[in-house]
Amino acid sequence: MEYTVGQRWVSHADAQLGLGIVVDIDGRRVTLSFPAVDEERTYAIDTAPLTRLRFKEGDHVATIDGVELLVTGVIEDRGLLLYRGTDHHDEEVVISELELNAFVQLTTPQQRLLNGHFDRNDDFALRVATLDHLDRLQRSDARGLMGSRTSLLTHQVYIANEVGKRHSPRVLLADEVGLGKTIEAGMIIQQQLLTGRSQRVLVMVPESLLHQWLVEMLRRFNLRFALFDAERLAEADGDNPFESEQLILCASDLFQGQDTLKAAALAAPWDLVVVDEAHHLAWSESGSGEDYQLVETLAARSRGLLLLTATPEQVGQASHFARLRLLDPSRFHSLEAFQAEEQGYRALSAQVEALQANEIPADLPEDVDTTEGADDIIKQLLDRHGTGRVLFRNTRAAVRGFPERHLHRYPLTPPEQYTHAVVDVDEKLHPERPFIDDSWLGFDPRVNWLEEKLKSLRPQKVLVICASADTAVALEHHLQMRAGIRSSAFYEGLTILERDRAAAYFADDENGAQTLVCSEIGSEGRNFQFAHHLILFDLPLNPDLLEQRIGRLDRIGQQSDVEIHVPYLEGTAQEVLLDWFDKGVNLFTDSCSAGNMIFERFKDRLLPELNQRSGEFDALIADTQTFTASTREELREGRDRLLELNSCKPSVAEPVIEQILADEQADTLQDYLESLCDSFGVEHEFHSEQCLILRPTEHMLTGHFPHLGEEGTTVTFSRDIALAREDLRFLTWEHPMLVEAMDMVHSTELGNAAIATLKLKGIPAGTMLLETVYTVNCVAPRELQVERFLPLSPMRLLVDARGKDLAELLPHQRLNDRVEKVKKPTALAIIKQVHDDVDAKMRLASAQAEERLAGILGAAEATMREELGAELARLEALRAVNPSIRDEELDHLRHRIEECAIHIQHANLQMQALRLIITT
Ligand SMILES: Nc1ncnc2c1ncn2[C@@H]1O[C@H](COP(=O)(O)OP(=O)(O)OP(=O)(O)O)[C@@H](O)[C@H]1O
Repeated sequence: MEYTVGQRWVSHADAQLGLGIVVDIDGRRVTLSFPAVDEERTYAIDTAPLTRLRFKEGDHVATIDGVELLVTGVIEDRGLLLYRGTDHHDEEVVISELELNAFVQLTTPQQRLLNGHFDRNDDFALRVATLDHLDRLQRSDARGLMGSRTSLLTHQVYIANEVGKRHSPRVLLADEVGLGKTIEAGMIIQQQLLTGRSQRVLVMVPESLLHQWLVEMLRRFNLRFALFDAERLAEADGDNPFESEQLILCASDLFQGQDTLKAAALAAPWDLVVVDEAHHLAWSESGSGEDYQLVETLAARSRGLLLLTATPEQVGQASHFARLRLLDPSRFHSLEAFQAEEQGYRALSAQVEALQANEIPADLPEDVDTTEGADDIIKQLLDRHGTGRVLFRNTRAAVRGFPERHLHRYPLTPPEQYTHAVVDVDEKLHPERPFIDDSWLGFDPRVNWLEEKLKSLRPQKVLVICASADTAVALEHHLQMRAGIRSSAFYEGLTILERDRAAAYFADDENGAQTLVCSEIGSEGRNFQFAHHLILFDLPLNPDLLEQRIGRLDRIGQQSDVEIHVPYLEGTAQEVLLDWFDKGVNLFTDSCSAGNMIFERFKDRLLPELNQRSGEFDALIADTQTFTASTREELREGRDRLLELNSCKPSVAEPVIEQILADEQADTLQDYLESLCDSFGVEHEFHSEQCLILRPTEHMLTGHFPHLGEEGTTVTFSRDIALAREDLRFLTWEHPMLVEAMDMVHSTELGNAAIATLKLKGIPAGTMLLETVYTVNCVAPRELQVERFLPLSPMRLLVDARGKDLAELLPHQRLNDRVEKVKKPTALAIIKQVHDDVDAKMRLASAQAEERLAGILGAAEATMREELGAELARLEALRAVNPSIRDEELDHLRHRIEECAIHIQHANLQMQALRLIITT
């Protein structure tokens, strides 16, 4: 080709130079200036590694003055090109190639192929594989659920799958103590982040759980939360600190009395707000707590809200209702109506049972559409008249497989010193409290008993819980100093760091403490299931608190039966309360979600007994037993059964689990990772079955590979190995290493242009085949989540000389195995020859792909209308029974449907990869 001064060429040897301009031609040499890097280079004309840059109709180009042009025509004038096109005001402009911006990036496959920027065939194959995997993952039912380092438990997977998929995940996670609510929340957060539904998450937890949350999120979900405490906030430089990070974890107490801080948290946008131990959010008709008010305002501004509590009614039923209202104000609009509805749960449960047996009960509520199938009718019933879509509660009984709990009672003789001092109930239950010094340690028989018990249980770990920090500190001090028992204390006076050290010392198997003495803050949320002996040095009045205490040990991961030891002073309030919990409510061996309600019912009879046991006590125990039995029965037949139906559907969760396991068991991920490593210059070495060692090398393509440490990283593809070996990375399709590496392939040009030769029987040598891969490109705001309905949908075509598509005859894999690479000079020579032919074939391929696109878009729109339409129908139906649903809510959803439809209709094709194949 002839060179003319002013022409634009690119170096196919060094794409970083940008777009060059011919500035001089001198005999057999040509000189180009490369303004982007401010360099001039001179080449021998015969061997110059240069390709003429020639844009075509439909290309987008930019000038040095920043004008963006859509090319509509190209005119050649004395060796120079003039581009005609329209700018962003839709005005027609003509520019000379001299005006082109030198910072051109030749990234489209055609531009790169025709300008001689070829990739290796392996990179081409990697690109195609990446697109296929991305598309498969977008379509997968297990999307967002594959990456957690957890056992796949049915009830958790069900909840995460059900909630994580929602556009507005607003739920109360209220599984019984220790069934994995934190894990469920982590799974939901992870799914929301991975699918792009959420980006900014605020988690608020009691201070004593900060570190545990931080560690669980990182080690189980690869989620790196920023911990906001007073120290971190002090470093803020004037800007809103809550806008400086995407994932923030803080203590709920942080906001106590801090109006400026609250304003800052409220000013930041959140997609998802999570509140752990949410029973602390107190509300009553006469007023609500400061923390409730803060969460109420956050809840109104955030699309998603997760509230976690094992004991939703711990501070009363009104507060429980008030929290449900934060989640779904349209469904929970009146406390009275809610209470009335609860009375009807048993009848509702009977209707559900009939429906499950394929009968249609005669007395179904009027708003239920009986033309639907039984499953749908049940869903409508649960949603509109049952516990709603917002409440999830799994029970030990339903989850199964939990060890038993055994109570051991130790009567002790009350000392003289305690018999006079007692005035109120609190003091009767905790008689050591009035002693300002530690003298009570000397005569309280529980202390000596504790010492002996711990010695007899040695070396087994024992968790000791008492109500107050003072008691915990005194006891621990005594055990450590006087009794020589390795112990540690856990109470509110310690800093977060000290508390975590204490807990870690207790957890340490080899050189750790035998016992941890906790004040009440240790009875919530913490994981101590490595121990199976619990000593309750005293008892709380609130049954839910007792359940929380036992739950420290009786939780997922507990391998042995839980032994609960309770020392008590005979003939005192302690014995009365112990009897009532043990014989009346049977709380020690059987958890009960109605504990608080039962307490409220008998409080007026129980409290006087605590003061002075009377002849009525036996009757109280008998009445409590009868009431507890009937309440348990009522719940089992009514609310709990409805909740069970809502909270875990094995028929939904099990296929998802199977899907995840099948993906893990196949070698596909390992094979794909190895080809990624080969393309990016990362070394991989066999470590052991299902484990690889990855190491960076000096020849890395990008100088960096995501989540690969400088020293290398050992990874495993096996969930079982990952659960047993904390030191190995658990690689799944959703691990950030894979997600980011796949994104690197997808969003760059790697592998998008290649050239190869192929021996093919029956086809004359020199025939050209063009292998093209298109994906569907839909530009839409992320919050619309259009990719749910319209995934990448890669389309592969293999166009022969006559424009026929041979893709099915010659699948990609088969072709890959047989193509041979072409040396660069030969490749450049081929490109020069077939330049125009490639253009023509590409037009043919594009036309065929366009035809398929229409079908894909039509199907996507139909699915979207069906899914979102069902959501709209639910809201419309709810409004029929609940006038507080606002028109705006319905309008918003209708608007979303139409917005999605518009974006789907405007989706276009994007050519992702192009390979020129010449038969030999
Ligand atoms: N799927 C799982 N795989 C492995 N470990 C799990 C799984 N689910 C829960 N666990 C472990 O079980 C324990 C209890 O889980 P978690 O803390 O999430 O329960 P919780 O319901 O939030 O408890 P609480 O009611 O006490 O707040 C934790 O140690 C957690 O790591």
